Amino acid sequence: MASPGLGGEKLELPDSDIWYYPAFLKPAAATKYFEKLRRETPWQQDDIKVFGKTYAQPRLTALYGNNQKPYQYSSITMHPREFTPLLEGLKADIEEIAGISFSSCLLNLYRDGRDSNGWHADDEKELGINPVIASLSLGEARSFHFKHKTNKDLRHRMTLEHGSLLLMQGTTQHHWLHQIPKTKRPIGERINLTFRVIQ
Ligand SMILES: O=C(O)CCC(=O)C(=O)O
Ligand SMILES: [Fe+2]
Repeated sequence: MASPGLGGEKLELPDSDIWYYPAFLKPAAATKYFEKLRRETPWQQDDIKVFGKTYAQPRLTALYGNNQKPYQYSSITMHPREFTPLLEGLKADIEEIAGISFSSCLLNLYRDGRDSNGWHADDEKELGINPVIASLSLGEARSFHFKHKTNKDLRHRMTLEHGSLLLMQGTTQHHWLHQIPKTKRPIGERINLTFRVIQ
């Protein structure tokens, strides 16, 4: 489990265990990773079904894993590709902070402010109970919102900076939803990597 080393800040939200490392990567390294991942990832856009209607998911994605296990969420089934050396390297560095080994990495590409990620918890059964999710942000800074599932007064907003790492663990996914909202501001691209254990 994460400790306060390496400039991490614990978010003071009840029913959660969330840590933010604003400068996990130096800006120049973060930019290098962004450019390489932007260029070399086989980005795909899946359709999602919401209340019987089909929409194009408002972002592009890719899944990597060290097993063949598919990952299912929002009516989408994704099959993993083999980790690249770049992703293996990032995974190893993030595992040092998280204190666990990840099996998988889901990448998201938000092309502009119209791309988003709606309210959800990462609570699919293949993630197990109390999943550890490590989320690396590259490129444009985006707003990230939390809301408690049952206590409507509990909300939190933060900005996920270029090169930052957000670690969600413990009971966080059980009690909280999160989202990347759309924005009307003209903004650039953002890549997000979420390292997970898919069982
Ligand atoms: O883009 C982000 O920071 C969040 C991604 C996310 O919540 C997810 O992929 O489950
Ligand atoms: Fe998520």
